[in-house]
Amino acid sequence: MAPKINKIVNGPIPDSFLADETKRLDSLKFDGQRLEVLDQLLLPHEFKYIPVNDVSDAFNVIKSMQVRGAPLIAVVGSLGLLLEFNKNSELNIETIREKIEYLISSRPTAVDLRNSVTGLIPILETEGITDDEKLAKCQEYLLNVYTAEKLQNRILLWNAYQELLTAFPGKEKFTVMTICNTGSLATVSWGTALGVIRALHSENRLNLAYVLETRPYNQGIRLTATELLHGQVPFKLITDSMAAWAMKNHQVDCVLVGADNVARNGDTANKIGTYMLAVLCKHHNINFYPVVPFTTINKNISSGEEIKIEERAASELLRVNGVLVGNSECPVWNPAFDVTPAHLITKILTDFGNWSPAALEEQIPR
Ligand SMILES: CSC[C@@H](O)[C@@H](O)C(=O)COP(=O)(O)O
Repeated sequence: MAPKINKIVNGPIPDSFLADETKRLDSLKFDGQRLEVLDQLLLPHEFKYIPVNDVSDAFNVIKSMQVRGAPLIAVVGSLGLLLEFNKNSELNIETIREKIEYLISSRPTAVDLRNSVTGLIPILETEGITDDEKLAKCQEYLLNVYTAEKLQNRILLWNAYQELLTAFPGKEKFTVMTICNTGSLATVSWGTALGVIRALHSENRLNLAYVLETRPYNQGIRLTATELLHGQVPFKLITDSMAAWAMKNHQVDCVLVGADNVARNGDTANKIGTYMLAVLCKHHNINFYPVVPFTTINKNISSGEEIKIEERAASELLRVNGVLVGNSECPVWNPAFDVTPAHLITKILTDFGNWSPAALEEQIPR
């Protein structure tokens, strides 16, 4: 992946913007030597951090969805690989390549992990330096995946916030809708779409957020609601099937969503149900914004047709918190993501500016 291209809209960002981090839940703890991640499968009933010591642990917590959310998956995968350097004396150029492929196979749709760990390949292929020098550069790179995420996130949220102020001149307070969890539990910072909602709230510009429960994995009710309660942000939880009715009966100004994979033409994969929201926005004339860090852009694909959609186990749909709610014999289709076509998107809000899908492509380095 080419280097990041920051573009700060209406900068500089004031120090006061999202300065108070006390009301944020931490998705992980990392002191440079030890990594612990919050087991999100236990939320909201139990807050338990579990250790991740190497690539195998990172793969397992990602695959099982103990950690999830595209940017967080990328950081945990990268730090898992970084920690492998401390304990695995067999690590060499070839085994690193294998571990990259292994990590990528943990969840196929979210591209952040692929973008992050494949950034090691140009280092591994650098000519004129020793293998030891390559390994040292790899470690530096992997640590930077973690530190860069925090910095980029602040720019992303500022840009998105500025776009809302511009798109709705004179509006004092916003009513918004969101799906899945795109907050601090999906990143190592404030989040993407939910981060914007946090920014609106901290600037005293949020009226209310409608939060979709997000079946079948319930990231809305389990994670987003937990984050918003913790941060004392005004919201109402609704089932996914209430979205159209909420749009019709309440003044929803815009829908803010995250993304797991954005093609060059702006087609955007995100949690299943996102496409439905975009179609509903079109019908109700509501602005629809994916909030997208540079790490979620897939420069290698020209349209959403090329995005592989993860299909998950039938049991995730048939069971709620382990309890069987349907007949276990039910035939099930359980795609975890869908793709919103670019023409339904008002603008894609990024840490390199805010772009109509048509304008996005020119901004993405080849
Ligand atoms: C900042 S998170 C963006 C996306 O990763 C998020 O919207 C999402 O779809 C998460 O899905 P999940 O299956 O919980 O990993």
